[in-house]
Amino acid sequence: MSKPITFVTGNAKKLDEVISILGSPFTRQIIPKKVDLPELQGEVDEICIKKCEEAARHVQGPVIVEDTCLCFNAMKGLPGPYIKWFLERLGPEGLYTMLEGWDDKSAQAICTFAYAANAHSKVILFQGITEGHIVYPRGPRDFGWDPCFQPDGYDKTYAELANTEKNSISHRFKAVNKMKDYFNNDSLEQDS
Ligand SMILES: O=P(O)(O)OP(=O)(O)OP(=O)(O)OC[C@H]1O[C@@H](n2cnc3c(O)ncnc32)[C@H](O)[C@@H]1O
Ligand SMILES: [Mg+2]
Repeated sequence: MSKPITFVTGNAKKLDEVISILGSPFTRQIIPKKVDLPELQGEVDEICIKKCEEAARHVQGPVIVEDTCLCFNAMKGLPGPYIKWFLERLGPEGLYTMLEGWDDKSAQAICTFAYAANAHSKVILFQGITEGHIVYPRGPRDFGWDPCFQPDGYDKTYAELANTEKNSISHRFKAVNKMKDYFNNDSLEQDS
């Protein structure tokens, strides 16, 4: 029987979505652990790898972490991994206002999971991207920048979509599915 995997995150909404996207059956038991890990600056992959290494040191066993970016194409990918701080200071309205000077309102929501079997093993990444546009905020305010992100092909923001609908097209859904495939197919000879 494989060891359970600890999902280290300080964000309860992320955890809810991951649990509902994973559904059952999943080959590994997931144990949530609430730690707000320090996040180094850098490119997305690098941030995730460091965050995962830090989590693995904390937990001393198999861990996953996740990092979410919101990248404005007009700004060549910024705020990207720094979206949390922009959102905290400016709110969803402020994110919309940031793009006032640009015609291009397109954006990418990027979710990257990082998995390490233990503190010494190589970190493996799983990434999902959903394309969309930054719009004036609409819908409930319960999760981050959801009110100002409208996925392409929809006339609703993430916040206006039913949870099940967001979870069937989101950046997180795509990344979780890649991770699921890995654990279902490729990880047989991994940590057990
Ligand atoms: O402990 P961790 O897992 O790092 O949780 P966090 O809240 O710090 O999350 P991030 O570092 O990944 O920062 C991403 C920011 O984007 C927000 N966010 C993440 N996923 C989102 C989603 O699907 N929809 C809207 N906002 C989201 C989140 O609340 C943060 O403000
Ligand atoms: Mg964080």
